[in-house]
Amino acid sequence: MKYTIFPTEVTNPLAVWQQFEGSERVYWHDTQVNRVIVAAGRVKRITEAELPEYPWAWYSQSFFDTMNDSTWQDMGNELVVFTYYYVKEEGKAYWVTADSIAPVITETVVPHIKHTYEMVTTGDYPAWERLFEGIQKSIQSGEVKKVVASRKVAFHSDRPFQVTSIIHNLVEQNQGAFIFAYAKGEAVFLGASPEVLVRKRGQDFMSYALAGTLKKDDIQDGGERLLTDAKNLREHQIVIDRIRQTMLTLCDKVDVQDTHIMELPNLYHLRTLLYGHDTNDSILTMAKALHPTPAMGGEPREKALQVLKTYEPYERGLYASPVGWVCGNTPLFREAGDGLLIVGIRSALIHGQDLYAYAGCGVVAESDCEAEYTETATKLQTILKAL
Ligand SMILES: C=C(O[C@@H]1C=C(C(=O)O)C=C[C@H]1O)C(=O)O
Repeated sequence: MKYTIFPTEVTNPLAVWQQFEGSERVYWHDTQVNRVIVAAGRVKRITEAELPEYPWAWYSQSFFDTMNDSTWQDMGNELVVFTYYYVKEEGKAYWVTADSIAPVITETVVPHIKHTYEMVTTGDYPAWERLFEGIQKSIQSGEVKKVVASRKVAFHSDRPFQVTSIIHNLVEQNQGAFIFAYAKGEAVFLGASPEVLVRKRGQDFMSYALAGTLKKDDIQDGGERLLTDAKNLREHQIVIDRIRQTMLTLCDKVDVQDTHIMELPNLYHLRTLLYGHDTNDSILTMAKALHPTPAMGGEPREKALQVLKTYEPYERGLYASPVGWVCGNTPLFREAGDGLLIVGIRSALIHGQDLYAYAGCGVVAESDCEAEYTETATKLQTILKAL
């Protein structure tokens, strides 16, 4: 397929997103490098072999192999290519499009809405206790060391949630995170994730071990306490070890960097970057090997997933799953096969006036049920503050 590059004066990516209302589309803002991609107009689902014929493909993969909940609208488990890609980086904007002319965008003022909504989930804490106890039982029996428990909390607004306004707030409020929104049919899955599952540049892979959390409070120590907290360090080490071992199945050598604090607006995480060199495998092969890491699923993986299937009372869909871009023939920016996949956390699924927000946390033997519940409430703030 032939794509043409047109420089454009359009400066507001949200105006692009807004104008393609009703179309299958993606909004992506990597605030670490300040690169925005807005894609719209599905061409088709492609295979990896077809990648060089397209500039970028959007990849998403459901958390579990199967997805039965229809609210997810067949989202995920495919590489999708689009007709229009609007790209903005280093102050320059371009269209990369399969059309012979660039779309005309009206740069209207992006609505800034304060939603009025109520929480409609009931019986949430007792359900959390059952999940927590189920996990603790599996830990005590020696089946698992760690399981990432999560909650799905439903909210209803007095009018449809205004996605453009929410994305705008997510970008403003989450410097350092990856802001994403994927609209298909009546559904929009969006969030501000701080976590890279895998990045590929040339033949180099990078992954984040991100686990261990501290809510910001009055003690101004930049989260340094986390670096000496035994429970959080143990949770974190489980993630490092598993990512390292998985990367070693595809890479000759894996370099584990020092653990440091990642600061987010309302909390701190322990983060360790892992690098590997691999001449043969694609980013999707690496992503499939890594997902879900013990930061999203648990350890050992299959047993932890079984525990989640037994005790977690809802379908995860794309929550905590790989989402992101794989580059095809994009001479302007990157090598074919490069890409960046994050995990879809600090996220929500929106259907008109209904919003389902997701948040999870790692549970190990030393975990306290109420403290972990509070941690999920802190993580839910990423979405709630943007409403
Ligand atoms: C699962 C989530 O977060 C993950 C769990 C963390 C933890 O248990 O400390 C930290 C970061 C994430 O890897 C979530 O936000 O939903």
